[in-house]
Amino acid sequence: MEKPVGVIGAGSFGSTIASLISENKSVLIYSRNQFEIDNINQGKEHKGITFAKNVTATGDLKYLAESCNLIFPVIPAGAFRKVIKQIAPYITPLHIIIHATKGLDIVEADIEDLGNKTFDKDIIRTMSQVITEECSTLRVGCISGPNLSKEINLSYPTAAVIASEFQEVIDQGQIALSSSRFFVFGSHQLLTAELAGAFKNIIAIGSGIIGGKHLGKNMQALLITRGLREIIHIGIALGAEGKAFLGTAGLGDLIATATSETSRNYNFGRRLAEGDTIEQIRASEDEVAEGVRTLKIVKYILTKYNLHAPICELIYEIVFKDLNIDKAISHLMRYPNAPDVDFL
Ligand SMILES: NC(=O)C1=CN([C@@H]2O[C@H](COP(=O)(O)OP(=O)(O)OC[C@H]3O[C@@H](n4cnc5c(N)ncnc54)[C@H](O)[C@@H]3O)[C@@H](O)[C@H]2O)C=CC1
Ligand SMILES: O=C(CO)COP(=O)(O)O
Repeated sequence: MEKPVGVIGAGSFGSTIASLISENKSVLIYSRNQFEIDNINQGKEHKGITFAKNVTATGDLKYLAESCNLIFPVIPAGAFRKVIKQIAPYITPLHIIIHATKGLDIVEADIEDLGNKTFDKDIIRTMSQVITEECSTLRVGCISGPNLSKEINLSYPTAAVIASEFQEVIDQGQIALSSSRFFVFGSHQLLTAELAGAFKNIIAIGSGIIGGKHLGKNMQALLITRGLREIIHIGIALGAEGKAFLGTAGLGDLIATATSETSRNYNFGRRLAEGDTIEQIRASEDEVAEGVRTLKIVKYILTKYNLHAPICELIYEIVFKDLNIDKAISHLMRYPNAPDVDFL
């Protein structure tokens, strides 16, 4: 009998991915929450989705690794390495792992230390690097693109990119996920896809700030365009390929997230602009806005690599240092020496 496809994480996007795959293959989804497992196995609605009968849930990562060859981890970046370490003893070179996480990992450091110290070694990792560091498989990839889960759950059509150095990873991902409502492109630019997916959340926070301040579409377009320029600039410094940021997993995802009122990152920025504090927002949201954590990591990268990215820097100051939003915008509007797109 054909093995099911594994999904680790039954949050918003893990559930969406499981439901997409269930159109093609049976799915075994992992949750750490017994209530969620029971709900899914009893056919009850979970995260706005009523799963098909070929979706079952488990709380046992060993069982998932032994049952599935193709596994999609969909866990927030802050918990990603911990969860991968738990499943790592059961992963063999035969496994293919395609993650959907849009964030970054840091090694040998606490996220809170990033603002205070500089570390000698390179401490930033993408999720595919975490997987290959912790597990014995090399066949890794990521899925990224304009994939707001709430839209996919309403069966609105969209597309994503499976990026991997290995064609067989792309092929397996496409077979599992492709449908008439979900087109899957392939790409060999894994690093770019991962960095683009993580960085665009910062610009989505900025776009939410513009939205919350009612500064109009001109300003939002400007923020997205100039933000993309900064994303590419930082990505190239980290070894990514600049032009690939203009694809579905780059520009496509940036537009979707930075213009969507269903985006957690956009809403985080909107609420900040409307006067809520970071603590108030966090206390009232049970889903993760990855861009807040990524912002700290990007601020560290800017310092470490001596890069200038004024939009990211000002969003950092607004979020973590209470910089007045009007002052930040006024500063940006007077920023000296600003070429347009002649850097690509
Ligand atoms: N929701 C969306 O529209 C999309 C989300 N993503 C990315 O997918 C990742 C996950 O996002 P969501 O599913 O939306 O987040 P979520 O907050 O809805 O769910 C996260 C899930 O991870 C689980 N989890 C967290 N820490 C864990 C741990 N230590 N052990 C076991 N399970 C743990 C939680 O129980 C929860 O089920 C993020 O990186 C996000 O950027 C990517 C594309 C679209
Ligand atoms: O990555 C996403 C859409 O592609 C989801 O964005 P949010 O995490 O901001 O909701």
